Amino acid sequence: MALRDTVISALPFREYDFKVMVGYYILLFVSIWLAYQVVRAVWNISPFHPLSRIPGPKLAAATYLPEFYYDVVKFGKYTSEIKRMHEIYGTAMPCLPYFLPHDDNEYFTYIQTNMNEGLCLDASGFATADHDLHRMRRAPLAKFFSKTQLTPMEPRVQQLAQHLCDKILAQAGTGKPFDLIMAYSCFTADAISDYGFGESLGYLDQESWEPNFHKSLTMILNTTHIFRFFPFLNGIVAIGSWFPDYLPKDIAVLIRTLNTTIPNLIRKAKHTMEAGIERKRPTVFAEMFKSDIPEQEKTMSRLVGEAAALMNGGTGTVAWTLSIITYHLLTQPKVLDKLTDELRGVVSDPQRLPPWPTLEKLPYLGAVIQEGLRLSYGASGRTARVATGEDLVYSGEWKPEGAKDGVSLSYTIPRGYAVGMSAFLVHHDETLFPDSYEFMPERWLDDNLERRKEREQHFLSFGKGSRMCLGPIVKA
Ligand code: HEM
Repeated sequence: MALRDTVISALPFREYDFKVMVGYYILLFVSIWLAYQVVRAVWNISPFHPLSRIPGPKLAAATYLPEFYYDVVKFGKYTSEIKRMHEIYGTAMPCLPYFLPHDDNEYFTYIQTNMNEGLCLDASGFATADHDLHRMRRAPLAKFFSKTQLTPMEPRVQQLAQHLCDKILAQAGTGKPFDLIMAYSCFTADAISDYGFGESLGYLDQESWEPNFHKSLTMILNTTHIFRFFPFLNGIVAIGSWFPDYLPKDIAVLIRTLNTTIPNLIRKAKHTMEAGIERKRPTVFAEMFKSDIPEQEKTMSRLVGEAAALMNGGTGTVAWTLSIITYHLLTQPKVLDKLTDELRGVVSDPQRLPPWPTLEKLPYLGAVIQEGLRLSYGASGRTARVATGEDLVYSGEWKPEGAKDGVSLSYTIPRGYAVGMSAFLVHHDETLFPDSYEFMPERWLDDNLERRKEREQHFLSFGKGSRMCLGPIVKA
């Protein structure tokens, strides 16, 4: 009480005035903020706005309210709402925070190769917004996703796959149901940690399928809509990482993996490299230490960020795709039989899988994988890119529902405006993928069982351009 009186007596106004002043400043601040939002909203839909020529829903062009409502209140439904709006307004429309071309893939490729906006996971290349820094960070990692680098890893992947199958068969023998995505998550986390650090996390060796990354990743991904609107909450979550014992078990596993297990594996990779010990096959992080990237790019926090991006980006996505494929194969016996027949042509002993160069030549296997990837989307949200150096010209065609002829569209998007597109919207465009919700591997093959290249152009599960996923880039 005494301290409060001392502070108040030191102020140039009395206690009553103090409360009034605080209230006054809060009100003033809120009014200025509201006035600014109103002016901005009016500007966004005024005829002077650079995107005013493009037809679209006015509320979505003026404010973030629809995005907040559909993504935060209705939980991740804005992409579906955008799909509905595209049906009314056409293939392109201004919509805060992005201009959204719907399905013009050529446009997207161009945008992606020239843009410089990233996502989260702080210290990783994946999250690096600056175009040049991203390129510098991507280069040493990209090296590890060539065929030459990946081939020595193949026997280890086969060994882990066999371990996975044995464990699944044993589990099936007990008659107890289990969550398949957990099983796949153990496999992918073990394979990727082995490639990254030369050591598996040992999830497949556990008696059960848990713990693994899946539940904690899902919990974190479920909060992304909220964090986009309230980024300051990130700070509160960071504080939680000091007290993992008081957090839900799955989050605690992830935090311990990021704070303890991964840094220890990276340190070990560094020591092995410094001690001159040569491993049978190169590991990503030992090679990163050896590489000529600047020293500030080799700090522990940077490499932990990169490792987290690799583990998060590589484990959940592959496990999810494998689960989608398994579900469709088990619910469509004809597809499963066709695939089994094709595999029987090259597999004589299921305990000894043929090498990848043999498997990759199987057209139906390839088509099954591609269709599974299409229906698992990769990133189903709206990834944004910004052209900072030049204006962009969008040209497309749109056929309103019920109309006989299409309409040609041509719009200029000034530099600095974000452009977004979603794999979910493109993969469910019925003009590109008829019966788009059906699992039909045949759609990727022509009568000669050759890949239908024109359809592959609209395949977006790995993104496109300079920020596309590193996983599938398997050049020689
Ligand atoms: C089913 C498998 C996978 C899918 C569907 C997938 C999907 C994606 C998508 C959509 C992106 C963002 C692209 C963009 O912003 O345009 C991405 C980025 C990335 N992915 Fe994957 N991914 C998969 C597997 C993997 C694997 C196995 C790894 C590595 C072990 C990996 C490593 C990365 C990295 C490092 C990036 C960031 C690339 C950059 O910003 O330069 N991904 N992935």
